[in-house]
Amino acid sequence: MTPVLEFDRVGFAYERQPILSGISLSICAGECTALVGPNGNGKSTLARLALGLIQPTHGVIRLFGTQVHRFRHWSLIGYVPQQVAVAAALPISVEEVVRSGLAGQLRPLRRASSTQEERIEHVMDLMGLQQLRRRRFSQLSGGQQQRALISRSLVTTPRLLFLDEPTSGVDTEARTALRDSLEHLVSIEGLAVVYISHDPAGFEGLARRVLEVRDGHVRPAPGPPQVSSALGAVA
Ligand SMILES: Nc1ncnc2c1ncn2[C@@H]1O[C@H](COP(=O)(O)OP(=O)(O)OP(=O)(O)O)[C@@H](O)[C@H]1O
Repeated sequence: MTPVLEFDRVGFAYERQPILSGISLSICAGECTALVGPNGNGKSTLARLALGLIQPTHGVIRLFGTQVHRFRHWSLIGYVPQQVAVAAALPISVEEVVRSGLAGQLRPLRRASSTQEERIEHVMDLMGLQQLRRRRFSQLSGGQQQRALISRSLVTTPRLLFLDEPTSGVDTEARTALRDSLEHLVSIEGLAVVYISHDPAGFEGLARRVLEVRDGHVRPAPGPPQVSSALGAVA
């Protein structure tokens, strides 16, 4: 099966500052991979490279077998960055935030299709947002906002989802609920998740692999036994 995402000997530098070098990894459908590592070692950079937001200085990145600079099916990729600027002062409801995930797919003045409406309802059920759908986004707690933003990224039914610190400011109960929802998406819908976090409790039992980004390299994180097949798979 073609990997959802491949890095083949990828290097990256900001200006002349090397950040990543010789990164080879492969991510498949239906698995969650956690990326851990100290601040400033390149975890978010790795995500931005995979999303084509920045270009590698060396190597090749492929999404669904297509080099990232030629890839066009961006609705297959979800991304919830670490800090999301949603105009907090606007009177925008939770439901509107979630629906805005379809913005790239709807033509002007077109309504969502019945399939898209079903997807919106499914995602809001899964993420426990039905009770909150008419609430103003700005009035939600940090954890509730995070669920709305993740839901927004899920309405296009992506096959690969990047989550950057999804549990920052989230309590234990909400973290467990998020993990259960992601578990469903990974095991039932076959979603591939790249989960960037400093909070192992958020991905415990969910991530099949924990990779550490440190000193420009990606290696299996020290700790419990790893399934390390993602690394070097395309080298
Ligand atoms: N736009 C930029 N221009 C120059 N350097 C940058 C830029 N963005 C990030 N960096 C630098 O690249 C390095 C990697 O940053 P990155 O955000 O990928 O780290 P991270 O591992 O995700 O960190 P954290 O755990 O703090 O989120 C850091 O040294 C950072 O200062």
